[in-house]
Amino acid sequence: MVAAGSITVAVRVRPPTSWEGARLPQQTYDNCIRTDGALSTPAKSTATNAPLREVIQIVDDRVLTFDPDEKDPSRAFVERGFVPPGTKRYKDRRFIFDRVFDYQARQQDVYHGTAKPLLSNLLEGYNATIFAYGATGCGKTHTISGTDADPGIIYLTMADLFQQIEDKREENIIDVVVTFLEIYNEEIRDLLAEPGTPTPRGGLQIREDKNVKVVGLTELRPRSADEVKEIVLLGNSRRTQSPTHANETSSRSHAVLQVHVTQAPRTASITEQRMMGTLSIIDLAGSERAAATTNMGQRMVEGANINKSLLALGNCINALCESGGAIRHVPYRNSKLTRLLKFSLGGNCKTVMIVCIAPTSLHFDDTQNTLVYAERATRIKTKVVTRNVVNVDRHVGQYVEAINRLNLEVSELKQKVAGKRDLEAEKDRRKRREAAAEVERAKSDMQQKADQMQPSIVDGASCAGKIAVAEAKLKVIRARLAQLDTQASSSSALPSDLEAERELLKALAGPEEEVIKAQSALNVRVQRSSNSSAMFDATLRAVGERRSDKLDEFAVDNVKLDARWRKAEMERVKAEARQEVLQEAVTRQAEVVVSLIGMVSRCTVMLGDASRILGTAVAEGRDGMEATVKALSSSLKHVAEGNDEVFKTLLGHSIAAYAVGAAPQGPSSLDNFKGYPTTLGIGRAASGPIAPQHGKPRLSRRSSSYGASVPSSPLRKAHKSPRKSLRSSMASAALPYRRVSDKDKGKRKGVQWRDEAGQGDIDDGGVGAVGPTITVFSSPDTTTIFSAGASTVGSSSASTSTRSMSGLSLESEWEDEKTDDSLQFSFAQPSMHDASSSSISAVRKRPRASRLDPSFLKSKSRGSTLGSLAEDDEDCAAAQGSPTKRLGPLSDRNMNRASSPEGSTRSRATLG
Ligand SMILES: Nc1ncnc2c1ncn2[C@@H]1O[C@H](COP(=O)(O)OP(=O)(O)OP(=O)(O)O)[C@@H](O)[C@H]1O
Repeated sequence: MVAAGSITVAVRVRPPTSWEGARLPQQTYDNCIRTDGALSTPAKSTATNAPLREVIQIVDDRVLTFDPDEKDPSRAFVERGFVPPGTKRYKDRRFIFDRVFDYQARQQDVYHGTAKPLLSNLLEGYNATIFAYGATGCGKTHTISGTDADPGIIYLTMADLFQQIEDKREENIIDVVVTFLEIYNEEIRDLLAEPGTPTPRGGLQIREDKNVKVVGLTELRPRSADEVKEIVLLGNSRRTQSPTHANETSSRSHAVLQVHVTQAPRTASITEQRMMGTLSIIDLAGSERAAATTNMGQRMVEGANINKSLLALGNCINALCESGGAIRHVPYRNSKLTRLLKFSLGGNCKTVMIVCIAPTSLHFDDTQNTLVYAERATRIKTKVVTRNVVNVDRHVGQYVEAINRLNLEVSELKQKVAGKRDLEAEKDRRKRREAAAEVERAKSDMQQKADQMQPSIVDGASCAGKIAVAEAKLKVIRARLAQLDTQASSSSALPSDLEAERELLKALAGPEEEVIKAQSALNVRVQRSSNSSAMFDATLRAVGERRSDKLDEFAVDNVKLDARWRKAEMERVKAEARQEVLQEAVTRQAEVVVSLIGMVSRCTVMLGDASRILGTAVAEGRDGMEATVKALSSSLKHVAEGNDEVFKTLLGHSIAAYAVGAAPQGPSSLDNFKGYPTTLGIGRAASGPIAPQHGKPRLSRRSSSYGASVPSSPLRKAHKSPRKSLRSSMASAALPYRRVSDKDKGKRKGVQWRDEAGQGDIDDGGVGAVGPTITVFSSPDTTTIFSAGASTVGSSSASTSTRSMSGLSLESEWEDEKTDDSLQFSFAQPSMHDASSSSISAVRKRPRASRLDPSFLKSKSRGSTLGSLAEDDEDCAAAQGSPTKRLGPLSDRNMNRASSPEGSTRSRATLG
């Protein structure tokens, strides 16, 4: 129940039309000095000859002033001319309404302030009426219907109504019926009747019961606000409109849209309680003063009818106002309009009257009348408004209908429940899909980052590997340099060979030191890589910790696992890159080592041969000596050059560049030769244990003098010993050489030997060495035995293949440093080699073939590795077309042939 009260009256001021706007005074800003001395620029309208002025001044949202007073007398004079004293120049009348909307108010504002509060009443079963009243052209149709782009109260109300109906549909069956009619010249016309249908368009009758009803109206059941909008647009297009002087599209009829809302609860009972509410939205035709119009003919008749009905409405309003609660006759029956609005004005209804007015003096009188009319309406006292609730007793037949409806409802609900289940399942599926998509997104983010960062990270790992290699090399080089430095500091100057070695090592250390510098290009790349790595880790962390509504626990674990896998994968790739670099370095180093081993071993053999040739030459006498020495000198020179080239190829540096320090007259490096470094304190170079050789006696540790790591090696002693350097050099350069240590003195000692040609044992027979003894055994058929020092060399345990030194009568002997260094060679063989003929065939007793001798090499070509070299050389010689064009004793020995083709070419120079 809504308490008794009054109808709500709201005033809306339309904006000036463009025509009016052009005739209104423009606002100007006059500068003036205010009394407080400040410069003021108040805005004011200039009282020029503008034909129109604004007659409405909005005070606040409920109050307006009609024809406000002009405070400026000069302007007042200009506007109104002379006014006798005592007369009021301006109406300056203040009106108070329930709401006042200025011309800036939007349709929404008007809707919220007027129609919206009625909606809830309507759905609770109350009647409600909204009607727009005003002079022609003041904005009634605009307010009620609006345009497609800017819909008015009808559309906005319907949109809200259908929304609220939707919310209530679960519990109620709600029926919405719409009718649309016009009252034109006191005739009721159906605006929704389609042409050609039996429904009569005009001449409809009003039936009054508890309610007012127009019989025979087309009833439409829209299901949305848009459908209502279409209905209204359709009806408006059928509404009688004509252009008048005041309005191009002046409505010449009153249009009434009625929305009947009936609600019944879905739960069935013996009596059904129905709620009915009717919302009437009325767009009245504009009032017009006949005197002010130039309308003639039909327009004049229309105008008269409009005015008649509006007058009847006014009279009803007056009667309702004046009654003051007393029962007084209200002349509703004077017009169709008032008959229709009977219950809206004085009955069981909540009513809102929207009064539209124009803002300018052009509609001065109309506006004034309208405002007076509206003000009177505010005084209408309405009755207590009650709900339209009907209790309908059901007939038996209705039960069947109710049962059917309930069955329908049950099946609908079943469907809904099933649908809900489906919905749940679908929801689950959707969630899973979203989670999977989210996981994919996370994975792809990580993949993208991995793709982005991997090249830099891998590059960093490679660089780190290279730096590690450089550090390892440097460690070894520095260790050796430290040894040399210690040696240099203990003696006044290093021998030239060690000096050259030191310089070479320094040169080799240079680039490695550059590499490990903090600012080196490699280190910069390592730094860059570690930044990339950090970024990659951060991305993995961020993605792994990413939280989202879409991610369930399983998905989060999935992402985390993927992140861990990617990290591990990146580590693997990094390790691979590093390993690759290290492997390359090891391979490279192995190549260098192999090349150098080859070179050194062949040089060693070559030195042995050179020594033997020299010995033979000495035995031959002075003539042979000179030629041999010359040839040897030339050969050694070529060999040295070849070696240099190999050095350059392998290490990028030539030893020759650093060996120039030795003065031609100075002590020879041969004399100063201190042996080879055995260990640099960093372990044996070989990466694995030395495998014993099958079928051959295993060399004792002492005899494996090549093993650089054997600390007790006699070779180590050799370069500590002040004994003759040549002996040392021979001992350290040739594998089978063995020095009998002091410990062995007095004992019968068995010495194992091995070289390319064979192996065997030497027994010193327990004679004991007087001095250091170096005994060299070579291949059985070409045995050469050097006995250094006064030693007696016993027969070899493999005596069939070895001969004692005395048996061969080939001996080299020198004193130790306590005596004058002298080199004594006694050669049993009268002639070893003739340098000019390069042949050893002249030897009386078949001598051991020199490894430098092509015939030896040829003879060994099948079984010996060295033979293969000789074969190569021979082939080359043959290729040169002359076997007789044999080179000098060492000239066919290219020590570096395998590694350096250039060196090979160079070494082919002829002797002499
Ligand atoms: N608030 C407003 N904002 C903008 N334009 C408006 C407004 N009110 C009215 N108009 C415009 O003024 C003109 C007249 O309005 P409308 O047709 O609504 O007047 P009316 O009161 O319905 O006239 P009639 O009684 O002759 O049918 C129309 O062009 C309309 O667009």
